[in-house]
Amino acid sequence: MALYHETAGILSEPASHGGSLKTKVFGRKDLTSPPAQVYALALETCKWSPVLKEVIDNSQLLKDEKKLTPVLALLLVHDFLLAKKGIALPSSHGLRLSVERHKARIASDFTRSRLRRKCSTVDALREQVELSNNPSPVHPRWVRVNALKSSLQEQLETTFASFERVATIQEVLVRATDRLYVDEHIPNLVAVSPRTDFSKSQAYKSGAIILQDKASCFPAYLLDPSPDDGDVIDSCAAPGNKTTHLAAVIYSRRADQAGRPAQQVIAFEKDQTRAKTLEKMVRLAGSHDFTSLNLGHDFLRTDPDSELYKNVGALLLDPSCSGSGIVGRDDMPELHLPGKPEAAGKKAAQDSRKRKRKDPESEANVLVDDDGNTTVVGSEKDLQARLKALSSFQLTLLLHAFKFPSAQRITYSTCSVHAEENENVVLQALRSDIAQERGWQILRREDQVEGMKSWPVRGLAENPAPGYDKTIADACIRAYKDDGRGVMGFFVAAFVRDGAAVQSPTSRRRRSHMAADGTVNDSAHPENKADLSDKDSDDEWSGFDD
Ligand SMILES: C[S@@+](CC[C@H](N)C(=O)[O-])C[C@H]1O[C@@H](n2cnc3c(N)ncnc32)[C@H](O)[C@@H]1O
Repeated sequence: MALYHETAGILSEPASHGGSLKTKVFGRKDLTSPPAQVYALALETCKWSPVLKEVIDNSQLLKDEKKLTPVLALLLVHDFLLAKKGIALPSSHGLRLSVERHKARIASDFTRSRLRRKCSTVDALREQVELSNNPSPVHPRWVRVNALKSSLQEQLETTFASFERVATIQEVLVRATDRLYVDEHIPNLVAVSPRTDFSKSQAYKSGAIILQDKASCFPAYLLDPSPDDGDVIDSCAAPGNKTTHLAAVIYSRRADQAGRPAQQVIAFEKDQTRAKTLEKMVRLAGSHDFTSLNLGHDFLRTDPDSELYKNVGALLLDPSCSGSGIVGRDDMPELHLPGKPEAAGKKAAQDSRKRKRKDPESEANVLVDDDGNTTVVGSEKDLQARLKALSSFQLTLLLHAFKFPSAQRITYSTCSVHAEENENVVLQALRSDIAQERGWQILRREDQVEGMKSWPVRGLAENPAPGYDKTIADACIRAYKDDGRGVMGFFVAAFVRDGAAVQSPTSRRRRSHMAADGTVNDSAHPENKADLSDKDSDDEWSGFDD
């Protein structure tokens, strides 16, 4: 019932407050309507608002219905004209009647608006509205070909058979569909137009392709686990993009190309709900028979010296962070308001002022981290406090990883742009007692896997913290969301022990063998709480996008 009033409240807030629409909706603690429904209604209404404004103005709805505010009118007319089930209110509800009383006029003005835009059908108009809301996208849709189920060549010949191959990301972005760029840094990765819809694609539904931002592919690729590196831990795994990427890398490099890999991926996910998504994703990606899932398990509670982890040679750490690099966080779509007769306009302004007085949180910025948790950040001080708490957790996680006795390689990544969560965590980790004791060092740029070595965007050039130098800055890898490279904001660095990375792959393998007691345990992980082989394989796949 409150859906329309609550959505109108959010859309009436000043654009400068509370960040993106997503932040505004999901950051509210006082919504009685499902936030996802509020978000969808608000977003769609914004997109359609140039058309709806015209319809409302031409039909003179606001003149006849004095109780309607311009925003409420947009929301109601949106649902009346475009929602499958119409206005989500009982047929006798006053708000619904205020629109439906004028249905003939509204419908004919909608037809006129459509024809004025030269669209013969509502679907054609829908397409035009989508296009006009995203006139020049800067982020392509990145598609990782899942080596467990397919190959780049196979996908080029099937899913992308009709796509024209182009040499730059920009060429992908200028046309609506059917252009494809094969990435130069990450193997098995392609970029297509963000408007490409894969929801009906067989390759997507079967897990042969996975939608994953390029930068999100950096950690598994940089970790570069070889067949003899032993088991690999993913400490913070859900929804599973990096877990399944790790599995694909391991699978492609397995010693016995006829069988499954001898090494395991051991994944931890603390959050029970997110763990279910991880489980689905691992199954769909086809890596369940060599991925041990510790669903609902806190990685920090593992005992690194346990027998269970004696073969762990590499760890991927992708902990919760502020999510400040995530694409789309800043976006607040434009709302075109219909004209309002003078008196009612004053009332709407008064209503809006009342709402704000009642809700002090609407004056603050809301930070939504990459797990979807929200924190009200009213000032720079609040932000610093949040970053301090996050970075303290991130450092704890990294130091815990340093303790695994056979570990030789670790990657640490965030989708944050803040140095506090990135270079500063790396520096503190390098200076820690455990790093000195166990010989952990940064993996220098020159020792990184080819595509990461050649990636041009590196750590911050300057950092006031003592010990930060050019080698460390160059070893750190960054990505920015608006620099034309078409990626999200991201950070990753890798650690190695005792110069392991500067040795040849063969000697690296020998070291790992020694560290892992010369054995590779390929049996099911004893801590595995999910017997995946017994699960129904027909789980519905809803897809994951970074
Ligand atoms: C940034 S997300 C991971 C994204 C994931 N690596 C991917 O690429 O799909 C961080 C995840 O770590 C989980 N997490 C946070 N602390 C954890 C801990 N101590 N142990 C295990 N999981 C943890 C969170 O619940 C969240 O799902």
